[in-house]
Amino acid sequence: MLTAAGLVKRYGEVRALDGFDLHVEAGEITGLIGHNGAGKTTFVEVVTRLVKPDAGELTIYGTDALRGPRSAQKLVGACPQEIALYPTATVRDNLQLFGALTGLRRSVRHEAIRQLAAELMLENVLDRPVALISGGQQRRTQVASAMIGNPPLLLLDEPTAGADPQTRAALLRSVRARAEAGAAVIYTTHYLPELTDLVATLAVIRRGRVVARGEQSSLLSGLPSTVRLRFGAAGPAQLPPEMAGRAVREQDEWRLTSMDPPADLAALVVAGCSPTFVDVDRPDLDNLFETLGALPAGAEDQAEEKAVPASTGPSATPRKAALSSRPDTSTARTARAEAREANDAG
Ligand SMILES: Nc1ncnc2c1ncn2[C@@H]1O[C@H](COP(=O)(O)OP(=O)(O)OP(=O)(O)O)[C@@H](O)[C@H]1O
Repeated sequence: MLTAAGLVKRYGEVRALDGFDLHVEAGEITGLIGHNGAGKTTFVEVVTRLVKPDAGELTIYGTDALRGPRSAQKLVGACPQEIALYPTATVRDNLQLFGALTGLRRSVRHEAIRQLAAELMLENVLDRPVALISGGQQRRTQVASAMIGNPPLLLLDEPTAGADPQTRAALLRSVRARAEAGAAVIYTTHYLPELTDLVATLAVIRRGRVVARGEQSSLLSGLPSTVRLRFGAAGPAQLPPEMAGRAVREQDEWRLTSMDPPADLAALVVAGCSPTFVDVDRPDLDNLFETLGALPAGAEDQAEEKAVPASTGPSATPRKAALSSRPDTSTARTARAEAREANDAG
């Protein structure tokens, strides 16, 4: 179980986190969604203690995760956006190491690796060096390194990026199984149908803060449907006045924005405008993202040119990161890790 309250992280004028609040229960999968640069990875980095926030509180299963003992990190299994494994060591040796770091005894590790390899389709590559397996296999190894030891909090930052459908299905099955076993899961993705498959609750992030939170059905119920209507040859020149501001005519079809399609259809019939064709497009997660999470077109370009405070403008686009729930164990180093160190030093 995780509770973040009022987290703030500034990089110069950019507020990567700007009053970030989130509560995730044990057994819950929460999908973090938001535009590039919204602050998702920064939040994951704060939880894994790779980044120190400027303000705010974070508790993980009741432990102060910002100021408490580093051993609290054993509660967290994290899969970074970029591969952070020992490239010359085998898949098995990497998993042995991550297992040991979580405190798993040697005898238990062997069985845990066997199970994870079967679950994540890694059996055939267990004894190959990470550098010599495919990108998809590396990503599954990274996910396995987060899951080994069954940590009660899993942070998965775009774990299915670049995965083929079979790999994606295996990863999602594994994530669901961890949540069913009681883990709290925080899952970031830009591929929204995954969150439907996972029956995840959603946290929509915009400019460093959570702007919408809840079950998919309740968030979607706040969005309108689009009703496509066609009428016979003698169709109406206008729809009834109460729909005028919500309807657009496109050739022989009307598109009506509606919070209550049955009520609008009934009103049309009462007004003597019976449609000959009706099709209702219900809102989906893409619509939710466009409505709540996305920045206006062009905003990201502006952000790259000039970072402005989050309250008045967009944040800059991100650099991708290497991060790990177990700092100092990875040989993988990226621009973001170096930038972070430079920042800390400065
Ligand atoms: N080390 C850093 N130094 C300076 N700015 C940073 C650093 N890390 C992140 N930022 C900035 O903080 C903001 C949030 O970035 P973050 O990577 O958390 O976004 P994100 O939501 O994970 O994006 P994406 O979906 O592209 O992965 C961005 O404006 C980014 O440029």
